[in-house]
Parts: sequence; structure tokens; C-alpha cells
Amino acid sequence: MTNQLPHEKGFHVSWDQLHRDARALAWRLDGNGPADGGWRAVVAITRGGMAPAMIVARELDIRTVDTISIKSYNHQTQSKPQVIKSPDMDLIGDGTGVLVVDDLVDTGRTLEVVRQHMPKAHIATVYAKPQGRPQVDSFITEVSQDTWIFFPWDMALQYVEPYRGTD
Ligand SMILES: O=P(O)(O)OC[C@H]1O[C@H](OP(=O)(O)OP(=O)(O)O)[C@H](O)[C@@H]1O
Ligand SMILES: Nc1nc2[nH]cnc2c(=O)[nH]1
Ligand SMILES: [Mg+2]
Repeated sequence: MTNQLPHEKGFHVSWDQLHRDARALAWRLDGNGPADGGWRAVVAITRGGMAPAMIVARELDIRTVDTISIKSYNHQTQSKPQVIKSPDMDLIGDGTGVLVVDDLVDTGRTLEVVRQHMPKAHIATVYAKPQGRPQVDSFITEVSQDTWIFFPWDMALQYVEPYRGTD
């Protein structure tokens, strides 16, 4: 299963922007956990969910953090999501009170796999594309389906030619 649709646009996210957006996500989630106990753990979908999950856990003062590692893409080429590492299921149970955090939802296939593992967890991403929106419970910013999101860990500062060029 592959998705080779071209990504016409690029959305470039700086560390500063990611920090602001992940904080906004945390503030949106604050107080929305189950009435009897609130959020009891954060699960990061590695690797992209790790930085946002750390920021959410810090804002909401959640110290129990686990990971589920799912690989779906090699650069911009999608394949069937593979679970490379599962979380501690004794801790997670059916997912009640668990906040699952990822950087983005695109087609939603990664989150379909997560839902099978933790049906009652709350799934939150910082960014969302329209096709994946039904799979996500909370997100901050939507971008169009033909946009590729570039994260700060995939970029570097580099020289740019002046607009007028030089002799
Ligand atoms: O909604 P989908 O179409 O399934 O795509 C979203 C997933 O793709 C990316 O992960 P990737 O597989 O690139 O692994 P990584 O997080 O280790 O970079 C991204 O971090 C999401 O987890
Ligand atoms: N970095 C990045 N990874 C993705 N995985 C699926 N969609 C995207 C995207 O737009 N950006
Ligand atoms: Mg990922």
C-alpha cells in the first residue's frame, strides 16, 4: 500500500513554532481527561511525537510517559504502518486516561493502528490534514492534503541568495 500523491506545498515549522503549537495543544487538553482522575499517562508515537509529547507532558505535569514506535514513511513514500515497539500494556490497559501524542496526522493510517492497540485513549496531534482528521480527537493547526510539513529536526539553516542577486 503506497501513497505517492505529489505534495505541492511546503509548510516549514521552526522549533519556536513547534513549541508554541505543542503548548497550545497541551492547554487545550488541560482538564479534558476522564472526570475520575484526569490524564494518567502520555504515550508518544515515535519518533515524530516525542518532542511534542515531552512538551505536553511538561505542561500538564504528567510524569508517566511511554512510547509506541510506528514506521509508516521513508522520506515522503508511504507504506503499511509497522509497529516496531509497543508500550507497556499493563500500564496502558484499554487506554482510558491516556493521552497519545503525535506530530501530525496525514492519511490517518498510523492512528488506525494506534486505535487498535488503545481503543479508549485520547489521540492528539499538533498538525492535521483533512484525510486524517476523523482519526484524531484534538489538534491545533490544519494544513491542506497536498502540503508536506517539514519539522525542525529535518531542516538546517542555510545561505540564501539575495533577491536581486550579486555580480
Ligand atoms: O497519518 P499517516 O499518513 O499515517 O502519517 C503520519 C505519520 O507519519 C509520520 O511518521 P513516520 O512514519 O514518518 O515516522 P517518524 O515519526 O519516525 O518520522 C508522522 O510522524 C506520523 O506519525
Ligand atoms: N515530516 C512529515 N512527515 C509526514 N508523514 C506523513 N505526512 C507527513 C508530512 O507532511 N511531514
Ligand atoms: Mg511518526
